[in-house]
Amino acid sequence: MSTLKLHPVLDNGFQPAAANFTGGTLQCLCATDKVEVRIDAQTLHNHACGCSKCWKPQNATFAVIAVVPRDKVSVTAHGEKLAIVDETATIQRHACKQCHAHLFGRIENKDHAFYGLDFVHTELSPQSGWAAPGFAAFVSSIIETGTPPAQMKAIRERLRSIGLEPYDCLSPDLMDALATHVAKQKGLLPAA
Ligand SMILES: N[C@@H](CCC(=O)N[C@@H](CS)C(=O)NCC(=O)O)C(=O)O
Ligand SMILES: [Zn+2]
Ligand SMILES: [Zn+2]
Repeated sequence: MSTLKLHPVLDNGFQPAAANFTGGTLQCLCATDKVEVRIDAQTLHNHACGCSKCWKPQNATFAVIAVVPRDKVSVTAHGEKLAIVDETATIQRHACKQCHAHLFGRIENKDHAFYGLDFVHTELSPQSGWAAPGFAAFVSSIIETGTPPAQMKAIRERLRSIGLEPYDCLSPDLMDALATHVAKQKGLLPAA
């Protein structure tokens, strides 16, 4: 068994998505008065993220995060405990002020390629059946939060061994989507 702690979902094994899964709830980590968010859809693009801004459970090196249309996300309990972590960030992460878990991240810039999608951590859900992680993003960024560079080779190998290709930004599909959006904004590609 590896001694590297990536994230509980990655270290303990994960199941493929349940067929016809249509969503569930997310709950913060507070013992009482939990913030609850309902998601009325299966998630897309679930992945590990090594960046310093995405929420991670204690002792985890990576976050595990997916997207879902923002109109499928609603706060159903204790929304008064939510606050935006960094108002200036592209992704406005709405976190519980008490336990610090991030319930959803939202892009408010209508010109952004991913406008309309919210970022969510389905490990905060009591339901099973959510989409499994499919790749690892911002892997080199884990150095910024203290991972020794000498461990990077082993970490990338471990990610590959559990089926997650490591990338140092987003996956090629998502990077292409971002660049396509920019080319359309510049009029270099047809808008439709
Ligand atoms: N190396 C930086 C990367 C941060 C970064 O660019 N994160 C990506 C992946 S979540 C992003 O899209 N950030 C936008 C944001 O945080 O608003 C870090 O670790 O802080
Ligand atoms: Zn909480
Ligand atoms: Zn991130």
